[in-house]
Amino acid sequence: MSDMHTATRYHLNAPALIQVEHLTRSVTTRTQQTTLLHDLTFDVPAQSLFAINGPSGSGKSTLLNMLAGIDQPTKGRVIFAGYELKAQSENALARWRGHNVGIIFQFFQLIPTLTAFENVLLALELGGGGGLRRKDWRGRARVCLDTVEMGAFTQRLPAELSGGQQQRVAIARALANDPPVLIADEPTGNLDSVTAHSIFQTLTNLTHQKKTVIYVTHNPQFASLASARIDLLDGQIVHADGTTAIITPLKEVHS
Ligand SMILES: Nc1ncnc2c1ncn2[C@@H]1O[C@H](COP(=O)(O)OP(=O)(O)OP(=O)(O)O)[C@@H](O)[C@H]1O
Repeated sequence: MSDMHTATRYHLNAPALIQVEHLTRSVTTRTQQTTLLHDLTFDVPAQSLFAINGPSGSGKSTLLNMLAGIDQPTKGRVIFAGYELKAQSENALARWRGHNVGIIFQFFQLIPTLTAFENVLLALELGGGGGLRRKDWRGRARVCLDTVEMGAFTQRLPAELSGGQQQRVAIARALANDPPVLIADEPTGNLDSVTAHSIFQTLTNLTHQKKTVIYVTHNPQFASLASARIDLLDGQIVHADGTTAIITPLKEVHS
């Protein structure tokens, strides 16, 4: 569809970790087919702090689910470090996700009856330990909590932590199996602005430790903290910065 648009393509030199090519996502409801994402083409540079920005309903979460292999495009493809996601079975995708993607949620989603340490350890149990032997998992959990400055709170339950501290534990959990990519849907949506900035500082630090962090936000201030970004409107890319993307001019956006 974007071939019909006056498309602009930005070329920058950063290597792409993820390439999204002509991705369209449609859903069929009882009465009609609705297109949620229209022919998106863009790259996520390796080791970027990458924002998917846009107003409510613009398709951010739908896109994030495609990048995580949770949902499949109707057309087009996602190539993740050379691996095409849609060509895989559900089981293969789940295994792939366990090794390649750590997920961070807006409402933290820690297990309330487990300590910070146990929450991270559980991720290692479920994810197979990120290539480590079982005897090394406890050490790994400590390293992850230290990385997010939660080394002093390992024995606290989530209810004994502030929102920002809970999100740090959730980031440590996402790091447990050492995935190259972290994916976060409104990671600071439940936090005050000062705490949110400190969480973004932690996410930025992770990009200096070879992680690529992709996050969704509807907040332009938080989007501006990214090293690369796309802005969505009605399921189309209307702006990009720090990356390669096909842009739909605002006057051509479908609504
Ligand atoms: N399964 C579905 N069936 C029909 N419409 C859907 C479905 N899932 C999402 N949508 C619609 O697709 C659009 C994009 O939804 P999405 O959740 O991706 O937006 P978003 O930008 O993440 O919004 P928010 O910031 O409010 O979370 C919305 O209009 C939503 O109502």
